[in-house]
Amino acid sequence: MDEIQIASLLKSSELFPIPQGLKLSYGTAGFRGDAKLLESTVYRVGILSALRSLKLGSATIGLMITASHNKVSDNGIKVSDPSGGMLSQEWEPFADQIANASSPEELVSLIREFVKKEGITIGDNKKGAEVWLGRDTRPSGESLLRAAEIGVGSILGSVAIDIGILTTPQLHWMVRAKNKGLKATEYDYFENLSTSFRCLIDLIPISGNNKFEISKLLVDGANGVGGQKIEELRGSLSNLDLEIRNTGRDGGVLNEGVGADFVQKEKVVPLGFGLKDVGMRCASLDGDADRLVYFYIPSDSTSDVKVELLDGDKILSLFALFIKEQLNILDDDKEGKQSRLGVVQTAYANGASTDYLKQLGLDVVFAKTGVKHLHEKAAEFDIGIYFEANGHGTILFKESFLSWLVTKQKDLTATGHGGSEEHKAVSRLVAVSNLINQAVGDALSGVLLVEVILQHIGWSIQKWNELYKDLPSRQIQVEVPDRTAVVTTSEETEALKPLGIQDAINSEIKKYQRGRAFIRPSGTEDVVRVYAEASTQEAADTLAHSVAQLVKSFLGSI
Ligand SMILES: CC(=O)N[C@H]1[C@@H](OP(=O)(O)O)O[C@H](CO)[C@@H](O)[C@@H]1O
Ligand SMILES: [Mg+2]
Repeated sequence: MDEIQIASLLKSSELFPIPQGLKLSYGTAGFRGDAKLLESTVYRVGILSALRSLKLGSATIGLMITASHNKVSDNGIKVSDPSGGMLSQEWEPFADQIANASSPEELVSLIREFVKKEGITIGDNKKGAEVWLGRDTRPSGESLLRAAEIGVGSILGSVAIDIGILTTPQLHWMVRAKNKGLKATEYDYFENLSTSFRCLIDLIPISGNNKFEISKLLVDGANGVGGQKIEELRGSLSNLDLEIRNTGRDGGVLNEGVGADFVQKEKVVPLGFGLKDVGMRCASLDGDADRLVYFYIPSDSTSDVKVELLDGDKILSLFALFIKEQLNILDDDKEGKQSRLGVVQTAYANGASTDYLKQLGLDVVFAKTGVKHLHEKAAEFDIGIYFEANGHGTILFKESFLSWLVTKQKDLTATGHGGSEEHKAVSRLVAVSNLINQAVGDALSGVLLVEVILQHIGWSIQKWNELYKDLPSRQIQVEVPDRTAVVTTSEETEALKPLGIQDAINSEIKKYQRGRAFIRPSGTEDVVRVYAEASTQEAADTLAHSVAQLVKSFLGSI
């Protein structure tokens, strides 16, 4: 790093002093916190992203300013790698270090050291770094975006491009497309969704299920960016009747009593929904539209709040069923290739969903909480489907498998088998790979895939819900003085520390039929999370509370 570069960093970092006492960690999904405290963090992540771009031959990097399902006064920042996936975990320690550097001098010295270690060259007249910046609808987004721009700009020769208000998955999709040399505007994103959706609709079998009447889908937009974007998309879709509520334009507050996180955790209807909607198919997005859950109000409902929830596990099961059906058609072809379909869940997956998926004959593997972990494991399969119970997930197609599908599709057409069942199955799989976001979980593409599959098999939401019955579960969180005192095994199902707590948890679990419980420190909030499952709701609740009690007695409570 030369003198001019150092001077540039020192000068810009003086604009963003770090708030006293601020201690941040990149965590499960980037930095998050009170928006008022985040300018220095976002500025520094701007620097990191420019360096990341340089390290990868000036590939485009994405920065998303969002705090997802958290309250509107919070904000956060996450980095998209050129593949559209999350920032490589190898760079997370550097992100932590620079976010917490206490002075401009310390910051510059950390950067110097890192640039040297990584062999990054700055400003040698070749193409500089390129960073695309997106943000959600939070009012703090605009000033944080400026901080990011200054951060990027302080690495000589770098450009930051503001691509506007977007959902998180849109940004990841656009970054991926850009680096693959494909058309990468927001318009292209919408066009891609509507074309592949249309293609899947056209491939719905004519006989049998075509009596299916398209019923209206009610969408809860969490008063955020997702509601607005799905409104934009609606115009280009046929065969879908959408009513969008909580778009944020009618005075509602982002994520307050609305959105996928609220509905999934509380199992109650979001604001704007009620008894008038009994039996209707409803979907809820989160604040940055990377999560999706479905729900309906049961017809025998006596209260106007309780919902039947169809969470990420149930969406995963529906997707798995559909994909498997298409693969079975191909596998009937003796020359067909034996494809590897796998599903990835976390410890939060409902036990009944895991039983169901295994009984379908699927390879079920477990990953740590956080989509970066699930994504990695799903990428090992020809087709890997991953979902967190909270509704974040997608379907990944291995490049080599996709090329095999595309070649097969062409061969079948060329040999006069264009109208065969096999050709249709291959075409459906190719269309799914285009529809469903290959970069990250995406509520918009998820809604479209759920809707077309339901039309394809002629199912109502109630019928879909009957795939299996969720075991009653309860999730709670405990505030403790130091959540890092909890250390778990790699699958997060057992606590290694504090010593003795796991034995105590095990003896609680033993008291319940189908009991299962675990604790882990949250990677996004200052809490320890408790999850419990058992054969009745009352039992799941009691188990969760007694485990929470153990957490308090081992760690102390606030
Ligand atoms: C139990 C739960 O839902 N945890 C969420 C939550 O992580 P925690 O590390 O549990 O705070 O936020 C993550 C980012 O959105 C998401 O990936 C994850 O699933
Ligand atoms: Mg989100």
